[in-house]
This record gives sequence, structure tokens and C-alpha cells, in this order.
Amino acid sequence: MDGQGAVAVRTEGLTKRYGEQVAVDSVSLTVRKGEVYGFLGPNGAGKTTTLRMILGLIRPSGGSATVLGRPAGGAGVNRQVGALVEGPGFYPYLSGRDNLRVLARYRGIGDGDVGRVLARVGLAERASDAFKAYSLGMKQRLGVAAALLGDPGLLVLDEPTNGLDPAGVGDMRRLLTELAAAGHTVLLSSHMLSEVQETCDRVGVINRGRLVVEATVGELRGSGGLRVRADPLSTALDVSRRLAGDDVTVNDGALLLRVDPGRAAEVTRALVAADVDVHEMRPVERSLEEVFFEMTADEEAAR
Ligand SMILES: Nc1ncnc2c1ncn2[C@@H]1O[C@H](COP(=O)(O)OP(=O)(O)OP(=O)(O)O)[C@@H](O)[C@H]1O
Repeated sequence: MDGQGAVAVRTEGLTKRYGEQVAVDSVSLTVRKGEVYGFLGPNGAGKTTTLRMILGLIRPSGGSATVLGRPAGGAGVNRQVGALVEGPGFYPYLSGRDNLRVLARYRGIGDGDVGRVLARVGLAERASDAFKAYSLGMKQRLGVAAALLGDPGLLVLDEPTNGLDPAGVGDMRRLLTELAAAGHTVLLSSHMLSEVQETCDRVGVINRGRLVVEATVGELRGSGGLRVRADPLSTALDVSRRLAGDDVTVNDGALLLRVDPGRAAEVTRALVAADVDVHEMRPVERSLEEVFFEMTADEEAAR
């Protein structure tokens, strides 16, 4: 699975410094062929800078990026990569179709692909309308269509849902799901975790330039834990710590034990044996949001 053939993007120690500031700090990530990879992080975390290095738009200060087996940015590899980074420049008075025709010619791709990509992003019916008449969501989808021209082996989309209303977000999410089903490899960035958890196979979380974790959405959420309301809380906390070590937190008067929810009976028995009244014992799954904030908070604390 991790063999060279299955890898679409690999960065090793990828670093970008702007003067004293380290915008991207030794990021090593792997995007596998055929997967949708979510690159997540708060604003200013270094997502765009990383994607621009992967696209060869800016030079790394250190480390390396390999795309489809070749060094990032080379002419041969750029033809294999479709990108939507920082709002595509479309002509407002040209139709969606004509905008794509211009781009296709510029890139030396036949016009024949224009109809295909318009249909793929659901804009075939509105292809004759002027770009300026499009909604923001349609504009973004036209950007994805532009990235799809020439059927590249890798799509890189920087915040494709940024600024969209809920309907636009829904459309983009469906489009991404369709692209994934059609076997495209997609690397997309987002700061909206709720969006990617349905769309992405794996995610990399970046904070302050550093890759905090790379995992599947399921792995990130972990197997969840147990939420316990019990009295007296202090005794319950002692018992829980004995069972789950440091993986116990108190939140809003309840205990959260980061243990396999299958241990509910064992935890209940231990609490009862210590004369604790158990009012509630239920399995919880952490949302990706919670995991994300925990991780980025840990990073802050470590500084
Ligand atoms: N050309 C530049 N010169 C100086 N600093 C820069 C430059 N480009 C980016 N930075 C800084 O590098 C850091 C990372 O920026 P980057 O745009 O990669 O973050 P991001 O995760 O994409 O955030 P956003 O979602 O806001 O675009 C930021 O602190 C930014 O101010």
C-alpha cells in the first residue's frame, strides 16, 4: 500500500521560511493514489504555502516534494496536476464554456474536454451563461472544472468550499464524492472539519506550520470513550484514573474516559465497588472538531 507506485504526493521535511518566520516546518506527508486527502488546519497554519510548494509555485527553503513520482514543479509533472489555488482568474464577460475553452487552448488541450468537465461539475446547463452571472458556488465548480481539464492524475484544491453558502458547500461536497468515486486522487485543504470528514479518506492536520497528525478520519476519532456521571465525582475520578490512567478528563461535571466503550461493565463494577453511585454510563464518539481542537491545543501547550 505504501509502495512508491501507490503514492501520488510525498513531502519530506518540506519547509518554507519567510525571514524569521517558519510558515511550513518540516512537513512530511503522503497522499496515496485514488484517495481524497484532507489537509486541515486553522487560518495561517501553512496549508496554502505547502500546496504551493507541492505545485512548484514557490521554492521550498528545505526538504522536498515528489508528485506522481517526480520532483514537484517540473514541466512533465505539472501537466499531470490540476489545481485550484486562490480563486481562478476567469473572464467575467465570457461564458463558463468559453472561459474553459480559453484555458484548454492555453494549456494545449483540445476543446473536446470542455464539455466533459462541465458535465462533471454539473454546469452543462449553465455553460452559456456569463461567468459574472454565476453564484459563488458555480464559480468554484467552474474552477474545479478548469482543474479537471486534461484529466490530470492529481487534483489539488485549496479551500474549495471557502466562502460558499450551505447549498454551495453541499454541491461541492457531492462533487468531491463523485470525483473520489470516479477514482480521482484529490488533495484538498480546509479549515472546516465537518466538511471533510464525509469526503476524505485520510487527513493531515497542520498547525503553526507543523504536521500534527496524519491518519484516517476513523483513526483520528479513535474508538471514542465512555462518558460517566457519578457521585461522588472525586472518588469516581480516582477509580477512573486507576483504570484509564491519564486518559480521563472532567467536563461539565461528567467524566470522559478514553477507553474502549466495551469496557463499560468493568468501569461500572469498579465504581460501584468503590461506593460510587453511577447515574450515567454511555459510549461517546469524538467529533473530528473535538479531536482537532485537542491536537492544536496540545501543540500550543508544547510551545
Ligand atoms: N509570501 C509570504 N511572505 C511572508 N509570509 C507569508 C507569505 N505567505 C505566507 N506567509 C505566512 O505564512 C503563514 C502560513 O500561511 P498560509 O497562507 O500557508 O496559511 P494557510 O493555512 O493557507 O491559511 P489560510 O487558510 O488563511 O490561507 C502565515 O503566517 C502567513 O502570514
